[in-house]
Amino acid sequence: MNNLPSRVKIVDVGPRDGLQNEKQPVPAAVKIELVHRLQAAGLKEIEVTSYVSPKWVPQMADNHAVMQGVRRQPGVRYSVLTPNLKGFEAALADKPDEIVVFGAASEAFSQKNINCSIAESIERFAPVVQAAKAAGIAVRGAMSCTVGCPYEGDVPPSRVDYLAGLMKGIGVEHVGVADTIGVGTPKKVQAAIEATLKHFHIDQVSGHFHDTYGQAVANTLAALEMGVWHHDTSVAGLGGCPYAKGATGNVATEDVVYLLHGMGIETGIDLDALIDAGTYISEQLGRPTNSRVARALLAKRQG
Ligand SMILES: CC(C)(COP(=O)([O-])OP(=O)([O-])OC[C@H]1O[C@@H](n2cnc3c(N)ncnc32)[C@H](O)[C@@H]1OP(=O)([O-])[O-])[C@@H](O)C(=O)NCCC(=O)NCCSC(=O)C[C@@](C)(O)CC(=O)[O-]
Repeated sequence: MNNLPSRVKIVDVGPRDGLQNEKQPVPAAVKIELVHRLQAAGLKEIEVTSYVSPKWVPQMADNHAVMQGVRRQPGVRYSVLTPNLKGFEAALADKPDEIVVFGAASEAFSQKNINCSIAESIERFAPVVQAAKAAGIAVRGAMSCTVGCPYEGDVPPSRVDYLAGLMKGIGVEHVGVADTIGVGTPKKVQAAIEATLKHFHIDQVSGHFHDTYGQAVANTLAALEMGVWHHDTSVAGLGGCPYAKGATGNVATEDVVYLLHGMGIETGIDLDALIDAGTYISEQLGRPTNSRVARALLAKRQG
């Protein structure tokens, strides 16, 4: 484990990735409170919402209310998803610190998720990236289905190489390697990261692992071993993508923080406060947390 980083930056994607697929409406006030609790727990990067079609993803239709309602803390970066210029222009009014364009390594997922081919998606993202840079807003690219696709099955690293190259070509500054449906295992995830590293420096790459097959903590460790020190995680393990049926949430932030602190790696996050944030949103959704660490530590608290 020679390459293990000494600190890790976590982006909690719970308010966006975590809640986008909830069938029951989650009030904007609850999303705002979740963001407040995450920042109080020490999260310095929070993915708040997305500016996508409300017909496609109704749960994110309150993007403006949520962004306007957040009491911003200095030193915290608030990011939002923008698939096209229309989304970017709407987001601009709410002053995000970072925008995320999101493509896929599989053609079928690109079509289902954003209604266009990979090549067309890059054409749509290019002016968004340019406009964001002109406005002084950071740009991240999310790469879905880098190991497996719900429609095409296994996705080879060559597809990741192709997408990462396209992202780099339009000026994306940082990319997330996403296992959207949580089928990856450490070697496959490492191969996807390896393909990404042909185009991006290790400091510009994040891991984004869903936990459908219970592999997400192992995959996080596999990425850490390669030196990846940015990780997207979701409080209480919330989440799932509307266009990836059956896929469960991201790896729980609590589980990754426990892993990291246990290995002496700094995160700046207070695990107890984070567990309280996870308990809050789980209670609001009326179901138990998906975080194994939160469940264990809550049971311990209750004696
Ligand atoms: C991308 C589009 C908009 C293309 O959708 P489209 O239908 O191809 O777009 P269009 O340009 O033809 O417009 C159709 C309608 O959508 C409207 N529209 C067009 N753009 C916007 C916008 N930005 N915001 C609001 N409205 C918009 C537009 O105004 C029009 O409205 P109408 O005239 O019918 O009333 C659509 O496919 C969409 O919204 N998809 C949702 C994608 C999504 O949010 N997926 C989940 C997030 S990705 C994810 O979770 C994966 C990730 C990132 O976490 C990593 C991982 O784990 O893999």
